Amino acid sequence: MKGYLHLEDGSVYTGELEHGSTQDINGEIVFFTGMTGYQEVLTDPSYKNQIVVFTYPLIGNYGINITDDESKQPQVKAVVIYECTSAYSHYEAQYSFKEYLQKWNIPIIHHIDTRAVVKKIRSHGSMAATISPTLNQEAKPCAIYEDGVFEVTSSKLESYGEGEKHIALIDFGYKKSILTALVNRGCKVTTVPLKMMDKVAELKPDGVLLSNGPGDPEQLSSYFSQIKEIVSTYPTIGICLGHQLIALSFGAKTKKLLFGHRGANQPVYDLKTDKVFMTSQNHSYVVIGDSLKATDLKTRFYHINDDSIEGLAHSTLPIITAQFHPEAHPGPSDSEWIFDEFLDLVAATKGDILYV
Ligand SMILES: NC(=O)CC[C@H](N)C(=O)O
Repeated sequence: MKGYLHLEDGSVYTGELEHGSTQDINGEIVFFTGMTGYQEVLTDPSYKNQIVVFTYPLIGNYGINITDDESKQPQVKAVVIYECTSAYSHYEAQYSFKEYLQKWNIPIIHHIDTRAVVKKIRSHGSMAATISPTLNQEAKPCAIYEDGVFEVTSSKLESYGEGEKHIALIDFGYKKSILTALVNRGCKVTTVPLKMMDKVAELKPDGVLLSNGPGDPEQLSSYFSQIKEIVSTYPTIGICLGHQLIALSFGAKTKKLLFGHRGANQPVYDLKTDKVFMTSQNHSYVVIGDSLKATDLKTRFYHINDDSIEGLAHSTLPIITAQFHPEAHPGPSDSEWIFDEFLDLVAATKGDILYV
């Protein structure tokens, strides 16, 4: 049936809606530029409450398999695409794109002029949107920018892997690939729900990883002092939201980019090695460079396209952070070595008395 994409600025785009319900769907609209990787995007908890526009014009051609999920279910609020194919072909595929999202009751609006929508988002910024089965002149798009982490964090401690190094993975909505990257490097990993961060000391970890997650990092301001204490006590790596939370907990500030970075070929410069590498990214917020002056955090990585901060290092503590996704999935694994660098920090400090 016909469907309509209403944006917060009043513009309306017409397409075909695949959704059983007649209810309006609201969310923040953002766009992802990778040519592949739709399954990982759908299931990445950082996309909670967001409506994702895929810029690649043909989506679904390799179907959906049972191994590439980044969490237990799709997390996006809805998807906006040009052509949605059910004619998939891949030896591992189990469902079509459409079957999978229908199973979870997630709307797809297709045959939308995605190029026009993305141009609009690039000039006006990520904004609220409504997907509606009616050309509803009264549509008032709204979006949730907070609370997402509380919806996706786990509810109990869980343990994975059997290695000698024990890493506490603080779960703000972690991607499975982050856990896998640690387990594959011989770590025992305990995932710690947001509300159980006070259990970290009891676990006696050798290192801590602060995960990715949805929404505005400021939503977690009541946890900043607890986060600062944890990351000042153990060798730490922060990824995406985790990176932002480390910066905020040391007193730096974040801001929202006009339309964010979501894709698989985002170039990042490493000031330490003087090298550029391609990264997978999915974020709206960035750390404000000037706000780092009052902290002991220093810029380690920045984005080649817009000079925004892409990662930090602490001048005295073993803390490294990445705004990009070294675990990839989707996208290049060129920056996976950051996990090795983190584990070197862990090895170098293993058994030492804490820093605080
Ligand atoms: N992938 C993430 O962790 C995203 C971080 C944060 N929600 C942002 O959009 O900037």
